[in-house]
Amino acid sequence: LSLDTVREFLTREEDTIVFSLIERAKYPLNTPAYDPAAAAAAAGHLHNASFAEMFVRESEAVQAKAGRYQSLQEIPFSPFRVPFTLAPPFNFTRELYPAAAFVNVNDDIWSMYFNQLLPLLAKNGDDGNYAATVSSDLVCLQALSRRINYGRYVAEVKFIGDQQNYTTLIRNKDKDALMKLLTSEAQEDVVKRRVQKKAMVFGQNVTLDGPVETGNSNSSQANFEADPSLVYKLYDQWVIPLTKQVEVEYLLHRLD
Ligand SMILES: C=C(O[C@@H]1C=C(C(=O)O)C=C[C@H]1O)C(=O)O
Repeated sequence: LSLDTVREFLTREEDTIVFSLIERAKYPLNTPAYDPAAAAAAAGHLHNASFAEMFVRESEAVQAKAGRYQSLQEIPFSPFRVPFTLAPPFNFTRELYPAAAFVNVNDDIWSMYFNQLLPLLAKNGDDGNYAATVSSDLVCLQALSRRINYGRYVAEVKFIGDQQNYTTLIRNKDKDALMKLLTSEAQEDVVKRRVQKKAMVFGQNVTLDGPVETGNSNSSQANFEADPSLVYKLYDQWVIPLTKQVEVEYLLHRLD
């Protein structure tokens, strides 16, 4: 692991995130899928989970059984880990410090996604395609979770690269100074502008006539599948701050 390789991983995850948002934006909001009362009406008895929650829980149970969470890069939203796997065994390299590897912000990602991002991403409406809709929600959640919780790997690399300074701040439990030391504003700016551009490039209408549109021709007329300024905002307000929160929390446990 080096800073270059972890940044390459984050860059590749951007593609996955932007595509997953484009897929979710195909469907309208479909609010009954997120309403526990609607799930209760469907089941004919009381339910405190929405259809989306039940779908995620059941899907993750299958994926846990299939070994998805044997890789520390993947963290489920449901608080369980199925102890056995149907998949062929594989010895994953353990790059993370074991006492800090558990750190994750999936609860924050969950509420950010459903309460803040989704209402801005999907258009109002209900077309009844609930299973396809929440299935695309799960893909978005998994991509965001993998990216944001990868902050553990970023923090490990930064710690190894500057052990003396990090050790002092960790011993003092100085969160603010840790945050400052691990922050690169120049890098954040590159990331935000790149994801905005990816939303333009991946989300354009491709036709056979004329040249390939670059997206910057007349953006007021452009009709992208996921709003590039929303993707910028997603990274600026949520993805990057949460990644840094993961980095700080990982570091606080790096000497346990
Ligand atoms: C992930 C890193 O750490 C911080 C978080 C960033 C991000 O989430 O994209 C970018 C720069 C840093 O402020 C990094 O340095 O690459």
